[in-house]
Amino acid sequence: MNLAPVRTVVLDIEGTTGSADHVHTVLFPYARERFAAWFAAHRGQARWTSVLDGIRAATGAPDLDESGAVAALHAWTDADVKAAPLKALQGEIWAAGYADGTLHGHVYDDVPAALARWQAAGIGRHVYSSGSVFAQRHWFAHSNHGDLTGLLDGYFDLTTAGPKREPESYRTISRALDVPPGQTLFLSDVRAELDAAAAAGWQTVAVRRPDDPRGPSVDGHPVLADLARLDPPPHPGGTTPAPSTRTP
Ligand SMILES: CSCCC(=O)C(=O)COP(=O)(O)O
Ligand SMILES: [Mg+2]
Repeated sequence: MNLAPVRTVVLDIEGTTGSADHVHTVLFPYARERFAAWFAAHRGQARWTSVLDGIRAATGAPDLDESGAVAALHAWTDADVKAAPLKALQGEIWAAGYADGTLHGHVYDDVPAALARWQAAGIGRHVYSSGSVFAQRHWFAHSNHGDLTGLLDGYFDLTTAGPKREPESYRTISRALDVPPGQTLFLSDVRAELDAAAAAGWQTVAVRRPDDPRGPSVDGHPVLADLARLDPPPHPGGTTPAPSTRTP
């Protein structure tokens, strides 16, 4: 694999750093079962109104009531729609599960060491997922490998960057990081995301885990089965994370 010097790596979560199966069989059902209870518990509060307004805007149904909102959340979950109001509420509900020890974030065994190697080499490490930034932080803070947030410089999601299959989202991240596109390496399991990043001028490596039913090849991108031997050449200028993306 022939990579040009890299200032920062940007990692997808589901299917790349963590198990897609865990997201779909543990996290998604956990939130799905609790949407109705969340609305009941927050009725009359400002957060209830803002969540309902977000769902009304995303569905184009200004008169949607609470039960209609729950139905929309269920439908989005079942179809794996990357809708920002769903992602925000999932993150909030998962946080309670992390806090009481019911949930953890699944991170593949090779990931913590890879992040530590890149950190030691002066390469930045950012996350870009459809999951909310709040959810991403909790995932890494409560991972099966312990709190990994110290290995990460920042996070991007649908609200701060945009949809993951749009080149403009990657341009937005490049501006926020103040890192030239060609000095940024994106890792993902989804070809459409890698294509969008490449269209924005980023370097790309596909990650296809051995248990991935889609198999080990991704047209147009080099592919790895894990991050164990991924050591991009560090750019001599290094990287300084932009303040807005730093882990608090
Ligand atoms: C901790 S974020 C949970 C993952 C998630 O909700 C999701 O939709 C996965 O999106 P990704 O962009 O990481 O594939
Ligand atoms: Mg993914």
